[in-house]
Amino acid sequence: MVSTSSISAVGLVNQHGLNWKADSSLFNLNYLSLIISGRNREFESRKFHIRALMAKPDIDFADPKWKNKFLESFDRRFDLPHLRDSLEVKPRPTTFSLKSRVPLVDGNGAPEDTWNGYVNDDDRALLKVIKFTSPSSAGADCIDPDCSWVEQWVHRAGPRKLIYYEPDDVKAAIVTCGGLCPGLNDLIRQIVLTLEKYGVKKIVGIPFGYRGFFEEGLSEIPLSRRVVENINLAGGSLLGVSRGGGNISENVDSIQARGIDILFILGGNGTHAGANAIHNECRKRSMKVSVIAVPKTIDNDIPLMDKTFGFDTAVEEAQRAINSAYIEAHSAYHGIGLVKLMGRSSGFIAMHASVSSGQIDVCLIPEVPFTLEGPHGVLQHLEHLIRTKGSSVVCIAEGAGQDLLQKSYATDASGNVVLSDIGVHIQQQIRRYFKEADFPADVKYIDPTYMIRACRANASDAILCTVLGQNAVHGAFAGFSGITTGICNTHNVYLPITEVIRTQRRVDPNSRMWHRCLTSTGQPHFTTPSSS
Ligand SMILES: Nc1ncnc2c1ncn2[C@@H]1O[C@H](COP(=O)(O)OP(=O)(O)O)[C@@H](O)[C@H]1O
Ligand SMILES: O=P(O)(O)OC[C@H]1O[C@](O)(COP(=O)(O)O)[C@@H](O)[C@@H]1O
Ligand SMILES: [Mg+2]
Repeated sequence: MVSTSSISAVGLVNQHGLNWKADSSLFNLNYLSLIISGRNREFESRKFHIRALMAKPDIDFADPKWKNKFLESFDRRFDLPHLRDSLEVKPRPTTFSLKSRVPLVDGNGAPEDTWNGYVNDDDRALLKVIKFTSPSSAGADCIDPDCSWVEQWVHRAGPRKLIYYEPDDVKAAIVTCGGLCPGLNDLIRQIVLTLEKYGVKKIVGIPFGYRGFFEEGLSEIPLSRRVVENINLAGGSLLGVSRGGGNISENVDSIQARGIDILFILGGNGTHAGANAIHNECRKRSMKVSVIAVPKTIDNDIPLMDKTFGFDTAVEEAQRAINSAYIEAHSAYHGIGLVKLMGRSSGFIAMHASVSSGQIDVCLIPEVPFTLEGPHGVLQHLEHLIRTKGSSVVCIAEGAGQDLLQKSYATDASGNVVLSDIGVHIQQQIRRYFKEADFPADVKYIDPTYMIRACRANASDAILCTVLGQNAVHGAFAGFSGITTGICNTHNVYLPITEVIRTQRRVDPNSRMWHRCLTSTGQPHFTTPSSS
């Protein structure tokens, strides 16, 4: 049990022939990640133990004070960067009150002193709430090999009594980056409404992501309650989105030239890396600018958070595709339905959509390797399903089974790897397999990905966007910068951006949810016995 985490992890990795490599491709961060090959699935539970230890490097568990030291370092890591860290800034009483008596049209009047609707800077929420007994418990996320209980507190989100901007003087801007995601318009709307509640009058949208900061001919979009009133009724982003264009210095020049005081950046992991770099550059230039990010990713791949907005809608919308695939498969003679869902490297949409539909026989995700051929492969299982129940439905995440395809090596404008189409490949392989077996099968392939992403948010995501949008504005007025906001264990919190770009959230094959998915589909392990 006595170990320095990184050393023990490397030892285990080598002992079992796992591939240990420095991966700097994700988010351009030079963090270490374990890449587990399909041959080593017997070490899955150890892998997650290793991963847990790896996230907390340099702890000497032999030191009786290791827990205190860990907590000190945790508090430092999760401390929220603030304007006052590097600038002489003075707070003033907030202009945000839900008890003010002045009508909304002209901003706010003085709040009543007695109102208790504010969050104290020392309020905290617990990041982890399960006490695991052993690293082998399903989904265990332990710090030390004994899985000691360590309370990890993060900062509560919400309006503060003191604010660091004069709302009358503030120019606030919103930018939406990366791919689309249901809820972007709800979020833009909520940010604008909340800014106006503080009394901000200059609010603009930057068009087409970071590109809007430098591309000639793209002008700011003036925003107000009137402009955003109904935008939540449609999907997409009122401001437009784009990939690429992340020259930090140019972007900050543009922020400076435009006189932006508060910048809301909505996007995924790449966008967050950019937002953090912009925040750092603003500090370097001693600019009084608050950079507040809000996680936007349909893939749900941002760590530490219960879920990101748009994910729920995606799962719900995927039901329509799955149901169509089921009907087609069920109505055909030896029908096989195949649905591909988004998820570049995380299979959350595919897993949740499969569980929720109850119509999926095989769910394939990037985190769980599988073989197509052989007695334990997917194809033979499909034949078994056709023979026993007449039809079958497969749900596959876009990032699954990439090892079965030729690598394209192409990247998009943001540097993300362009994936080869696993859906088309599997469809071809199913056709080939059944033809060779001289066994009739009718395959119908549905790829609803962009139809899902362009949807408007469902009710649950609309609520989440409302909370996130309001908290983003409260965070800015509270003087924070370089933070993001999300929901942890049902509580709304602020996190330093640095902590959410450290790694990527992926489905844990040892988690209860994946086990529930397997129980529900009834699928076997699609690997040969030597590798499973
Ligand atoms: N490491 C990075 N540093 C700075 N900007 C980045 C970084 N990665 C991506 N970006 C920028 O963030 C924006 C969105 O990134 P992208 O990966 O396309 O989407 P997402 O934010 O959803 O992951 C793009 O404009 C891209 O240029
Ligand atoms: O075709 P595009 O716009 O590049 O987007 C495809 C990608 O968008 C995603 O939804 C993720 O988008 P983000 O990077 O914006 O989070 C992936 O699931 C998918 O691979
Ligand atoms: Mg991304």
